[in-house]
Amino acid sequence: MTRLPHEKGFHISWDQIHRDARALAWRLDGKGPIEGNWKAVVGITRGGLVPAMIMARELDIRTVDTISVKSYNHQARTEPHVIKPPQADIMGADGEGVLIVDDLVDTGRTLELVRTLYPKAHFATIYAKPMGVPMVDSYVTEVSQDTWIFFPWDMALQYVEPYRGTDA
Ligand SMILES: O=P(O)(O)OC[C@H]1O[C@H](OP(=O)(O)OP(=O)(O)O)[C@H](O)[C@@H]1O
Ligand code: HPA
Ligand SMILES: [Mg+2]
Repeated sequence: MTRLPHEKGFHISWDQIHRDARALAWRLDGKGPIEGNWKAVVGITRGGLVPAMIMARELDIRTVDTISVKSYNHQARTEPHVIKPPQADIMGADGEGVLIVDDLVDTGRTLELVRTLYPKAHFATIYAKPMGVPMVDSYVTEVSQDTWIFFPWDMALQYVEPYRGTDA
């Protein structure tokens, strides 16, 4: 599957993703299936690791694991497959009580695969595009499908020309 052309850019600062991940954690506090508690946070590598860490810190969850999903072969999107599963005893039979976190859901293909493995886990992302919304249980901000989200780890501070230019 190829990506749709992206007309808009949505640039996220470190401060913004920190605030959004905190907001998501606070919303999920006390909502776990075991007396309101969550038993573990699992981040989907690599983008899910930043929000997973922030949410685990806010919710005081020390059991943190990762799942690695490969969706691309160089530039081409291929059938996603798991290249590193989380620890089996953390996930149990169906993921119940586990918060699985990613930075965003776009087409939903990544979460679709992880959901088939852990159908009772709670799936949370910071950002969501419309195609992926059916795959996610909780998210903070929806952006349109033709928007590309730029995360702070993919950007750098850079000089920009003044609005009126400098060569007048
Ligand atoms: O809903 P989808 O269309 O499956 O896309 C969403 C996934 O794509 C991005 O990860 P990517 O595969 O680019 O890898 P990365 O997290 O290692 O950067 C993003 O972090 C999600 O995991
Ligand atoms: O909008 C996006 N931004 C960054 N990575 C992504 N991976 C899928 N969609 C996106
Ligand atoms: Mg990712």
